[in-house]
Amino acid sequence: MRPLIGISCCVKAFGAFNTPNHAASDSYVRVVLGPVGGIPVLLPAAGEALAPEILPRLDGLILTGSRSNVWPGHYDGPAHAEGTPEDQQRDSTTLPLIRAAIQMGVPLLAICRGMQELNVALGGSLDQRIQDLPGRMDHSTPSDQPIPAVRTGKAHGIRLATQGLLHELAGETIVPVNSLHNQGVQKLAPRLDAMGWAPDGTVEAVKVRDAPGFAWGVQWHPEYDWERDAFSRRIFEHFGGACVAWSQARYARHAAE
Ligand SMILES: N[C@@H](CCC(=O)NCCCC(=O)O)C(=O)O
Repeated sequence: MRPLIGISCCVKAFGAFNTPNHAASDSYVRVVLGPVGGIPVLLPAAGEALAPEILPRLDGLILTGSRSNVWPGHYDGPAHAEGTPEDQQRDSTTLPLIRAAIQMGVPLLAICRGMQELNVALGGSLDQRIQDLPGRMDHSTPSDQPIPAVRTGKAHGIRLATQGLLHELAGETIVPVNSLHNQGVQKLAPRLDAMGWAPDGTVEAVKVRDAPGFAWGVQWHPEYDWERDAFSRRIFEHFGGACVAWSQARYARHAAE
């Protein structure tokens, strides 16, 4: 049986009546069916009650990217600039979900907004517009390039910590990645260790120190180019292996009951 992989949804208004929907990009469904080797399960932004009910039935969790941003009230940050997209229904679902998954040991891969949620859920904070900070790069989606090219293109290199599995998966210390974000880690949560940095010092990869299971976050989007990029594919394959191991242990626990 393939492992069941929860995929976080955003709340977005669209359709004939422009009413709220719970949605996730097809990129996450495809990567779970592909190199992760699992069965995707879309998780609605149903609030904190979701975690205790769904996590015992999942073998892994992907926190997805999104144009929306974590509400600053969750990290005592300043209010967003007018017009900055937020999704508080998603925040109220993912932040407790992340904490519960880490406590249980459910494998977790947090991507872009998901990595920002991981940092906030564990007590960190965010810079809201990195490009406005002195000495920092513009990590956001270039407006003069077609989105597909931005998603599958490489925007900058990141330097990986030479000790650790992410460096092993990359096979080198500097790897090129795409970049589609305005926000980033300001204060790293106490339980997170940085595993990779952009040239301007922006944290690009983290892991949860002493987590019982796989618990990584990446600021870039490996789900867009895993079919071309071996490093991206290996991240998902490794995450999938952790989910298979969790699934086998979960079934063994049920069998022993
Ligand atoms: N909104 C946050 C997180 C950025 C993010 O997840 N980007 C993915 C956008 C989806 C896409 O266009 O592919 C930030 O701006 O930092």
